[in-house]
Amino acid sequence: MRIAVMGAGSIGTIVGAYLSAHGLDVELITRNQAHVDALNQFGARITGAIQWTVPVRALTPEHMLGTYDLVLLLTKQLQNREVLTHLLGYLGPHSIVCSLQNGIPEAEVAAIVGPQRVIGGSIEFGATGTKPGVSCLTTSLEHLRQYAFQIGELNGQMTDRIYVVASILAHVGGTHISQNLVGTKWSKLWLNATFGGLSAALGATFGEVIDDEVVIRSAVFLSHETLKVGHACGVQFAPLFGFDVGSCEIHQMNDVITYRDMFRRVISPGRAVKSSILQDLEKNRPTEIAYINGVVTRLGQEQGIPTPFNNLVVKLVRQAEKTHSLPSFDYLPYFDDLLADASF
Ligand SMILES: NC(=O)C1=CN([C@@H]2O[C@H](COP(=O)(O)OP(=O)(O)OC[C@H]3O[C@@H](n4cnc5c(N)ncnc54)[C@H](OP(=O)(O)O)[C@@H]3O)[C@@H](O)[C@H]2O)C=CC1
Ligand SMILES: CC(C)(CO)C(=O)C(=O)O
Repeated sequence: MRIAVMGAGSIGTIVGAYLSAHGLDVELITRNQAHVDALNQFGARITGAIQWTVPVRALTPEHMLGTYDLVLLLTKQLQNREVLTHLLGYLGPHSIVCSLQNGIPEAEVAAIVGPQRVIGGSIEFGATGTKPGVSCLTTSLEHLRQYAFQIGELNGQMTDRIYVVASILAHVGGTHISQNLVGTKWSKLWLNATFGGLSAALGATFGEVIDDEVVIRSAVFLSHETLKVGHACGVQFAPLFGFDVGSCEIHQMNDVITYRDMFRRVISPGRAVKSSILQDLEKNRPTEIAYINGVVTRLGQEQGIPTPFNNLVVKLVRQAEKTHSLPSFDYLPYFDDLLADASF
């Protein structure tokens, strides 16, 4: 089976390294020439939770040839139209495109490459590209082994191909098949909007987010808003890391303390994680904020559900994008002000 890791950046470098190390026929594709050169010359180097260098085959999109049986889509959603249109020339009738991006891109991916080719999934570990050829695994190895991916068919069926793709991704880490892909993608959206959003809006690691009392309480409200909007849209949130995300709506003030303590426990294996939105701000690039907290604010508006914490995250990240500045804990008072008036 010919496999393409389309978008070999922070996550794709690690995925490509594991698949290459297991002898699979895999190509790591990125437009980033310096990264391609370093990967081919020195191998894919993983740092952080594991120190490992693996010989890989890397190329830029212009050098793609033939058809791929499986494409792991790991570019950012911002580039989907361009990337998927290019990809069309390298897909056969039975090629599978597995969209592993954050947010809920599957409808757009299916519209371009054809719904019959698409399966979806979520990534449940973190990575930070540090320099060409190198990616830091920011989640513990133990977590990766247990919870790396959830994947599923758009219609939830247990097909032969979903087992095949799951067995391939299992070379990277724990891979679970979901029969509720919408719920799986929304549970990941919950993680991104809550902890990824705060990491981006305050320039912080997940460890810094859970350690601060104002920030962790803000996380409980961000979580509440995302769940309320999701539930109003008919979403049944799937378990994430074996944790029942969907039950964390706030119903009484005591719940804030209960969920604060619960979130600290659930998030602690990812203390070193820096959200991919923050990584893009640090690289002075546009972020996926519109596809993450932006989804919650947009659908919240449609459903008549106020989302002040998500609105603030979007505003701070947008401001950082526009002014080419990096957010910091200096923005904490904005969250403190919201907490003073927070309702549920
Ligand atoms: N990083 C993380 O911890 C996590 C990320 N995710 C999700 O996974 C996906 C990938 O994220 P991440 O690895 O952080 O992203 P990166 O930006 O690190 O990697 C994307 C790669 O795709 C390349 N690329 C961009 N445009 C094109 C193009 N047109 N053709 C070919 N290659 C292209 C980029 O090159 P260049 O460097 O030039 O931009 C880069 O090498 C995102 O949807 C993200 O939300 C999910 C879980 C965790
Ligand atoms: C690291 C993680 C898992 C959570 O925010 C992520 O998905 C991201 O930052 O893109």
